[in-house]
Amino acid sequence: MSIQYSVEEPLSGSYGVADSFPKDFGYGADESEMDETSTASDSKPRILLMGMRRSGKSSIQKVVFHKMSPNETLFLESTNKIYKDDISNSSFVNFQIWDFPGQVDFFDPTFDYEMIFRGTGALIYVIDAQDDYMEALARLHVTVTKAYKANPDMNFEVFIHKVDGLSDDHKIETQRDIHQRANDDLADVGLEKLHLSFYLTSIYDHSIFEAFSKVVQKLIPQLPTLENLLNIFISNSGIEKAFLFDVVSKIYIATDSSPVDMQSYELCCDMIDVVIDVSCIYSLHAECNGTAYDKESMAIIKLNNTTVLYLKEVTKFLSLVCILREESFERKGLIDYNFHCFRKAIHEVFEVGASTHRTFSHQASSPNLNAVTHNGTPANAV
Ligand SMILES: Nc1nc2c(ncn2[C@@H]2O[C@H](COP(=O)(O)OP(=O)(O)OP(=O)(O)O)[C@@H](O)[C@H]2O)c(=O)[nH]1
Repeated sequence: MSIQYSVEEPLSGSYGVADSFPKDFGYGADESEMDETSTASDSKPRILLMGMRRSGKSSIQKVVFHKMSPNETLFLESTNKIYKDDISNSSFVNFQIWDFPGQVDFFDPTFDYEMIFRGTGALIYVIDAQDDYMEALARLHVTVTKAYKANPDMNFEVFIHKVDGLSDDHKIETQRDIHQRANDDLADVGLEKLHLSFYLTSIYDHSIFEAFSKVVQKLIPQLPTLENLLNIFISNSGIEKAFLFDVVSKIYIATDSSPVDMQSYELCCDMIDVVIDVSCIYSLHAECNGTAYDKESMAIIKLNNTTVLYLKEVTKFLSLVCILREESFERKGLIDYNFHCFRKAIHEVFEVGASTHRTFSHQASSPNLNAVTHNGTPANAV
């Protein structure tokens, strides 16, 4: 089968990751602005998915952004030209995801890789951990060295994928081996500065969502501000952990600074699924297109181990999911008041972002978060 490297639409301009925050963080009024011309959508920063044939690139994209069930990916056809997926109309993640067909031939004259790499925020290289990965490593080396020359600012992410088939020991050993070989190859050509990040991933569990979350977080200029706001919110509300989720993809775009444990993340992901599914079933609209999540979306789930999960809408695409103890939930009024301040602050963050994004300003904004502390006194925030 022939591989075609030309993309369907013309590309223009050069880009910075500051473009990555969403223009539309609210409802209604900005709706029309979102449907920009295709040229404008091309100017969105890109995340590239590259790797050998059958390594799992299309499956990752379909599972994370299109809610395909992992088993259905068994029937995916091989990609034979670059597939550009603009997910920004349904998601906070205002990027284009480009899925490449198998390994890229850098000598193909129809493939203008320099131009493609120049507008890229992150390159994800997928390695099939269940297969012999020597050739994949050689291709990884060629790909990242070419990409680094064209755009040294991009992030290089390596997904050691399909690890569901490996034992825990084997996973660690594979990661160590791939890490060592890839970095040795770079050191041999004097590219020690090129930093590769490694993730163990599988579409059969939440690891792929976690890894994608980290990739996306690195591209959000407002991340430190969001983390700061979350820290203030949870410490003043008696909450143990809070995630700011992109609802459609279940990527968390920020969390407070306490360590993330996989189980908590999975619980919160499951909660989003439950909320969307139940909303779809009981939605007043016949079709559930985009109506399952709105300003009214809110859910409380009490687990039988005195833990409470609390979900609330923040923006059109984002929701806050908190984990807290039942005792803390008794002060729901306080939590709700603090949430109100938090939500307002988040809107301010993105309003500032939207008004400055043309100037590529990376400075974190300082919104007011007049949260109330646990005992009811106002806390000076940020
Ligand atoms: N066990 C396992 N299989 C996976 C995983 N991800 C993808 N696969 C399988 O890998 C096969 C290839 O997946 P694709 O997504 O088509 O691979 P691709 O890299 O897009 O392939 P090309 O389009 O040919 O470049 C499919 O049968 C998937 O079901 C995973 O995490 N674990």
